[in-house]
Amino acid sequence: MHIVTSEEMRRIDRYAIDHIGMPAMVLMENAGRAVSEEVISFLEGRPGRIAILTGKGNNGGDGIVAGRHLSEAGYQVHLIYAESPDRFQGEAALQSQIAHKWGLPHYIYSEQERINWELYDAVVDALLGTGSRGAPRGVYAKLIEEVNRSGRPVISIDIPSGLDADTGQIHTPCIRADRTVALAFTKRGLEQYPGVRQAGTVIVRSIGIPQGIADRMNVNTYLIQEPLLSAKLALNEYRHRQSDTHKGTFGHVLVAAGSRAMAGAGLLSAKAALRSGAGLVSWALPMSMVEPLLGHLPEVMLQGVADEQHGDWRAADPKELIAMAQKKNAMLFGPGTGRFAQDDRFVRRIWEETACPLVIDADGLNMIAAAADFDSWSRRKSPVVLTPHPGEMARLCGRSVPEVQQDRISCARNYAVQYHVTLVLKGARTVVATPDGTVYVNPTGNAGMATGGSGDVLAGLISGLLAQGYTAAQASALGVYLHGAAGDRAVQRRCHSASLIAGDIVENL
Ligand SMILES: NC(=O)C1=CN([C@@H]2O[C@H](COP(=O)(O)OP(=O)(O)OC[C@H]3O[C@@H](n4cnc5c(N)ncnc54)[C@H](O)[C@@H]3O)[C@@H](O)[C@H]2O)[C@H](O)CC1
Ligand SMILES: [K+]
Repeated sequence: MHIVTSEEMRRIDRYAIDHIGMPAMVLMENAGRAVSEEVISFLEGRPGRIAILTGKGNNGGDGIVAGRHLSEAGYQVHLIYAESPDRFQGEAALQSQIAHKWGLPHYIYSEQERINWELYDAVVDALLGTGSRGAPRGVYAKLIEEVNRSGRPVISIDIPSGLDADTGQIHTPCIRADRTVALAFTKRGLEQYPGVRQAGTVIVRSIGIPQGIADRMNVNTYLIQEPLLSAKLALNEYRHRQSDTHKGTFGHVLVAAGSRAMAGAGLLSAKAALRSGAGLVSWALPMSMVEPLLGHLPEVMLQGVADEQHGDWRAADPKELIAMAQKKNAMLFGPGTGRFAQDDRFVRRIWEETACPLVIDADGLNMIAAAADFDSWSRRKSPVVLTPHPGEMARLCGRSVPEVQQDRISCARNYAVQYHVTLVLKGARTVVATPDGTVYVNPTGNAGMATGGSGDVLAGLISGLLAQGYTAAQASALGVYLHGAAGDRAVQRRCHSASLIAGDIVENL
């Protein structure tokens, strides 16, 4: 499913009206009717009284139409205008005239007369939609504050009023909705935090605009869902293995990870690589660690690198890893390796002198961030996947964590395009950005996954998928989706997200 910005939605809307010939009033009628159906389903068919908070733009127009349909369905509806309908624009003005002749009760909000919110079983937020700019002003702000204090259930039309539709940042004030009915397409702001929380359950309803227009308008941001994985990412084949196969068919992964202080990072990523379906996994780690780890993960092959008995990577020669990477189908570098002197040169040699697809995570990312000459590293022929959390991303792009989080989609996309990598920006609603600027947002996963080792599992999983021949985009999008789904399944089994540990994610892959 496509995810749009307000500007993309405006262009799609214009195209539907000007080129396809869908009258704007028809789109608004469809929108309002869809909203009324969602309100009825929210109230589970119980009769009730409904306040529709109506702004002067098209979002308000949608609200008026919803009010008409709800009234027709037997609900008691009050239109509460944020400002006089004389000031309403375009279709919203027409809708208010129709509603008045139709006999829909309405009044204009005034700060002097307090609304008795107790009267209402639900409130429809039709104040501001994708045409909203900046923080809600004047009466709009007052109404939003009042509704949020009222404790009444709220259904927002298109976006919660006060939400930045493009980034998911929230202005003060911003409606806290129980449900949001997104029209035609979901919006970026509904799919990124804190907007996700503010929107409640998001339901996307068609309003008669063909989905294909989004491609025509070059919308290249998607929500990862099963149909997208099978169609757009062509992963139909994933679940089918021919019966006459052998382990050589599914690739050989080299996991370079772990050290004395962080052996678990290597264990988790190697195990996840195995669980991804890769045929063979070799795990490179400091030589003195090999002996104690023998038997801990019998399915992987252990390969020691020089460590002068330190149990870390400072004495390792990149040549050792480069030799091991030959004939491998993918390589993961970084989880639990720690940092060491001149490690930026170490990772540069891995980057430039290995031929297989490469995943870099954790310490490996900090090594890149520390490399003053990163811009001059030669471009790899096979793909690179970087898997930073927001802190690592901030170091990679030389910004602060709040700056990264402010607009995660743009941040990930810009970096992926500039450095020609596939970038997986982790955190709730992980963002996958590819070198051509396509972005995939992942809806699976839960707060329990904010636990040590969770990222090591993801990195191992993506490297294992790459080894099986998936492209970087496929492996990353499928990897984050499965990782989150495994975490969700683990929480169901454990009954509470707080108890989730990274090992549970691997076990549920
Ligand atoms: N998806 C579609 O194809 C359709 C969507 N519809 C709905 O239309 C809105 C967008 O409508 P638009 O008229 O462009 O903007 P708004 O309704 O969001 O209102 C903007 C209105 O409010 C004023 N304003 C802007 N910012 C602020 C602010 N911060 N505080 C106070 N007032 C503000 C501004 O002057 C504008 O006049 C979309 O979300 C859908 O709900 C169509 O109905 C059907 C087709
Ligand atoms: K709204």
